[in-house]
Amino acid sequence: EVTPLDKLPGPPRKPIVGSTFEFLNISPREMFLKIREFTRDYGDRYVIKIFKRRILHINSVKDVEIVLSHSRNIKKSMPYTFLEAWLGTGLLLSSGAKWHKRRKILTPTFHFNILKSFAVVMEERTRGLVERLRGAGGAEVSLMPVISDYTLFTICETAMGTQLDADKSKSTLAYKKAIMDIGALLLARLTRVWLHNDYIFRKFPIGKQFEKYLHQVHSFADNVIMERKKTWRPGQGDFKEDDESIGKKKRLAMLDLLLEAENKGEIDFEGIREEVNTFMFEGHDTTAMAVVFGLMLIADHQDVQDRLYEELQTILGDSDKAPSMADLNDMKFLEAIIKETLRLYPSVPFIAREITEDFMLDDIPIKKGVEIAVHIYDLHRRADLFPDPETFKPDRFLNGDPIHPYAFVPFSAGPRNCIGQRFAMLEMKCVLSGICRNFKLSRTTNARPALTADMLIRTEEPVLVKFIPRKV
Ligand code: HEM
Repeated sequence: EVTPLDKLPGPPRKPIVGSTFEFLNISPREMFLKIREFTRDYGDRYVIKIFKRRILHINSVKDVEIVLSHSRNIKKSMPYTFLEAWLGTGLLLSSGAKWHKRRKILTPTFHFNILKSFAVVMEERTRGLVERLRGAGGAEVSLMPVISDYTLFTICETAMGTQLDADKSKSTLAYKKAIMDIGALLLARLTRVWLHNDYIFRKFPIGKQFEKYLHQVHSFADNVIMERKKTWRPGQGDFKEDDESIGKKKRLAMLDLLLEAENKGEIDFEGIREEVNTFMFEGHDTTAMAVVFGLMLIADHQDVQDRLYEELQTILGDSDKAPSMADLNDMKFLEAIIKETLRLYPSVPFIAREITEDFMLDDIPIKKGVEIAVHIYDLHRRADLFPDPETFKPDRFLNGDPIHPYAFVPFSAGPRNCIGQRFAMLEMKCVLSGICRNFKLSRTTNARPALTADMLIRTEEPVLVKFIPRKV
């Protein structure tokens, strides 16, 4: 049966196999480039058929709004299921009633006062990072390993109350390594169609390796949860607006709030474990990529760097004081830099849904079972939304909002938007302000790096930046 979707353009579709062979054995970089070509050649909507799967790809603001704002089509599509062995059906992967319930329990975790206590952790870690960069003595630093340490330590301390960097025990180091390696294995699997089947995957060495890392990650998280539970007392995860001790004497972790929810019968141990693992995953790599691209762009644009330094001087002076929440809120130019970074390099370049309820995409009926890929990367680089789209211009975000509420969606939008976006903005502001008030950044090459993507956007080559201390 020919459906309206079959009339849409797309790479040649053969009987039965569809376009499957276009994608066999191609590298992630080739895949990334192919999608950009398709967008250029086929426009706002195109369909890729992989055997029976019909995947509609969209990048126009009108379509993106309809899909992301739909209140019931919130199910994630096939590639996400590879994450399930690690994350369970925590907030990122769940759907239906379970998702609604969890979202309700977890939303208060990002209340202003809780973020305030997390900011203390972020500030402390930023100081450590600044010292580490100072240690490089002005030589080039490869950003990703250093920055992902920072974001991993921060999420570990805020989500679980555990200090990864202070603790050099074997299990801690193994945990850090396992988290990093799982990401690489997931990508390897995503690009090898024959490993998509769970049974086959487990038979291959890569599958066995994956199991081993999973075991390490899960048992580490389980231990932390058990330990915290031993000393936990009811009320520990309660919050009061005027509690001055928060963040000082009282170190709060997301885990305390989850244990509070368990005490009220809202979530069980398995649920806590799913959410801890989900936040460890979603909460570090995404932010690390954004900080890496942010530092790269700041180093490449001297004029922007000068204006940022001036803003930081105006707000913080020559002092060494930690910025308050109000100070961070005043950093409007830094905020514009971060947004413009996320426009050009959205950490999550695309998201995908499986349609569970028929709906109209404007003029086209979309049936249950169709998958839709929303290309945030291509949306953000449309000239009709962002004139001169390839150019880094933070000023776009200083003069009011983008022309359409769905034109800029690095954190997605609608019911399944990023629950951690305020956490992420806070962390990015802490770390970028901390670095830029202490160092002058420069690069030897200012070419834009070749991009690629797994679940997140990446660079082919390491991003190298020099950090010259502003004062000794
Ligand atoms: C720059 C940093 C970040 C970016 C660009 C980002 C982006 C996104 C996007 C695009 C989604 C939607 C995914 C989808 O529909 O499949 C999402 C969901 C999510 N994010 Fe983030 N994120 C960031 C940081 C964080 C942080 C720091 C946390 C946790 C502390 C976090 C936790 C989550 C969770 C739990 C979800 C699933 C929410 C739900 O489905 O209800 N993210 N994020």
